[in-house]
Amino acid sequence: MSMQSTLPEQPLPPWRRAVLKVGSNLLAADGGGLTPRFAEALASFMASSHAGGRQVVLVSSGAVAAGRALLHARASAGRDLAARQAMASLGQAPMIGLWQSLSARPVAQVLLTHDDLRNRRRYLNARATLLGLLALDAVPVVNENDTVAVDELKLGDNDNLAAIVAALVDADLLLIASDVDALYTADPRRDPAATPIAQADAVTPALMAMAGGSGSIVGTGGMRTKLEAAEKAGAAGIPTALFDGRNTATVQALAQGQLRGTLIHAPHTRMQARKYWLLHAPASSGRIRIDAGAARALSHGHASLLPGGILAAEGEFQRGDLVEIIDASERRIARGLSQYAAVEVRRLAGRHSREIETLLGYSHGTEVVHRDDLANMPDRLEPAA
Ligand SMILES: Nc1ncnc2c1ncn2[C@@H]1O[C@H](COP(=O)(O)OP(=O)(O)O)[C@@H](O)[C@H]1O
Ligand SMILES: N[C@@H](CCC(=O)OP(=O)(O)O)C(=O)O
Repeated sequence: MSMQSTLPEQPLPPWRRAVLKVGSNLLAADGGGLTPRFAEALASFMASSHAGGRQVVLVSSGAVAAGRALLHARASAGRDLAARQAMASLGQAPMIGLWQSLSARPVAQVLLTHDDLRNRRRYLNARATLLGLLALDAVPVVNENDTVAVDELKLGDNDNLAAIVAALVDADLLLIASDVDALYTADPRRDPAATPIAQADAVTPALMAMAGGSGSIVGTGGMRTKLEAAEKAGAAGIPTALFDGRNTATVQALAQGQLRGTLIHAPHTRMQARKYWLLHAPASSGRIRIDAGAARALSHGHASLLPGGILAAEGEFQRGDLVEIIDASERRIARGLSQYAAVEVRRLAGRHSREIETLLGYSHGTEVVHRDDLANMPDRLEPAA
């Protein structure tokens, strides 16, 4: 769709790591199989971002569209789940192939389901893999693992998946490229009087009411899922930018830090959102008891919890679980995500970080709870000395 709107250019929020979501409509833009037509400018944007020291995780749709084209299936065929899964399976490799053909750096396929991301251990492993790929200068390309997703486990669409991935990799921006240049006051395909919205402070019910579904056979959620994604990203402190990935000038402007599209601000900072989550999310039944020195270090707000300050691990918890951190007199000091399971913490208690590998035979890092994964109980926070 080519809309002529009167959107002003506005500065993108500063970012170092972004998730870029590219919808089926851009990759299967000619109504059939995949085409590089619009992917080229987006791949150039990723390359120039990388050259400028920034990292981009790509969340790409297009597998179903590619699979459908391979089967020469009619546009209306394969609406049911099993057929969609088969088409996605056929189309994953061509979709990855398209991105590889446009990228000088190696492209890595990452298929994820909702179930993977609900499970803390798999969530952490997915995070470690994605961050590892970025550190290797590879281009991670995430898509939903349609083959194993079943209705109740499905994220349902890659817009929501992109928001979850943005939180997973601690991105500071979610970029959604679609075939429409902004969020409009109504679906512009249906309502010619609809006008574009340049900015929103948050995703409100009024905003949600403006969003319609997808206008195409290959797209999934339309604007509704894009706003759901913006809401999820916002709750994690990440702003969302929606723009027209078909417009080369718009994509080139992004590389200059300028957005022609809709910017949806995040109502909290990234750190506020993270600390809030750590303080309020349901914790496991596990507790880590620490000595007075560690309690003092944590209360200053900048320290990680190292094995040396640990007295004991109580209850059972797994690597990645949220645990309570208490002192010798049962005072709740903090909450955090443990990098080690309770059985491992018991073996590490009181020992030096450099002994981890010898004691366990492997290491998940020198911290039992990293400071970014730790939130002090509000009444325990003391100003730094
Ligand atoms: N309020 C709205 N503003 C803009 N687009 C809307 C709105 N409501 C529905 N849409 C539709 O959402 C479509 C984009 O979503 P979708 O088809 O799922 O694309 P993608 O494949 O990029 O995810 C647009 O082409 C448009 O028809
Ligand atoms: N996993 C599917 C993605 C479905 C989807 O979310 O599509 P879209 O709304 O175009 O982003 C595929 O690769 O075709």
